[in-house]
Amino acid sequence: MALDINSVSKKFDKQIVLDNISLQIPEGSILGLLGRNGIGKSTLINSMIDLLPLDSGTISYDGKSLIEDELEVKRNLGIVGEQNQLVEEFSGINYLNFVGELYKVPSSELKSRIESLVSFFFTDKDVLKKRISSYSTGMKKLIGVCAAVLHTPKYLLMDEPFSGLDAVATQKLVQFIKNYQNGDRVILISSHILYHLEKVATDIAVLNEGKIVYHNSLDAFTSEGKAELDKALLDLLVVEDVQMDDLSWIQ
Ligand SMILES: Nc1ncnc2c1ncn2[C@@H]1O[C@H](COP(=O)(O)OP(=O)(O)OP(=O)(O)O)[C@@H](O)[C@H]1O
Repeated sequence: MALDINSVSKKFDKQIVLDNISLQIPEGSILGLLGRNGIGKSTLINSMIDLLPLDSGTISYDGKSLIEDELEVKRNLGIVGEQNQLVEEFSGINYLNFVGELYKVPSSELKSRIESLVSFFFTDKDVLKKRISSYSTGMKKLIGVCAAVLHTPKYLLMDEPFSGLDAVATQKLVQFIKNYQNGDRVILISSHILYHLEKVATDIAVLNEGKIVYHNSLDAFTSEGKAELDKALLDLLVVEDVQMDDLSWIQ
């Protein structure tokens, strides 16, 4: 299996966040990772990129682990973090060049890749000459997306990629993700914005109380498109009707 998460556990002090989780993701998938706030989606993604050490279990990419075959795996890995980890002192253009050089994208190729990404995602290209620290939240997110794909990684992991994006940028990102998936790649997206996720995901995994409680196709999850993704999720998580009695004071 292309991406193999095998018996992974992680706790913070006594709080068990990932409890012996296994998840196999084949090439061609765009997996939507769902779950309530604070349930462990970012913890799982951060463990997948070795930002957080696991307590037990293994994560492998084409049979290779990020710990034992670091460079080889990193060459095939692109990450859009929930908190953009950008070097904000750089201008957007300089940052993208820096990342591309880090990944050893040939310089002629790098120039045209940056130009085409920037033209696609940004209306005002001149803004890319300014320091990233002056960018809006959405612009930082878009720079993060551009940086993550410059080396055309096989594995693209995106933690809340739609957050902070306006309607136009969101539509572009949806279009971009669909086109990025060429059948040989694995894309994992954690998102609460189900309306957009529904447009790209081929499969859905739901994390709850430390476990993967659902993993199947998007169609199966929404009963072949008969239900909305958020309705299907609420049904699965059995969310009780919210009682507002204690909040009568807000009136
Ligand atoms: N470095 C850390 N130290 C201690 N606890 C942590 C750490 N990182 C995450 N946690 C805890 O682990 C739990 C899962 O957090 P995580 O950020 O993975 O959730 P999430 O599903 O991504 O949430 P959200 O959808 O709100 O972004 C939370 O209770 C959080 O407080």
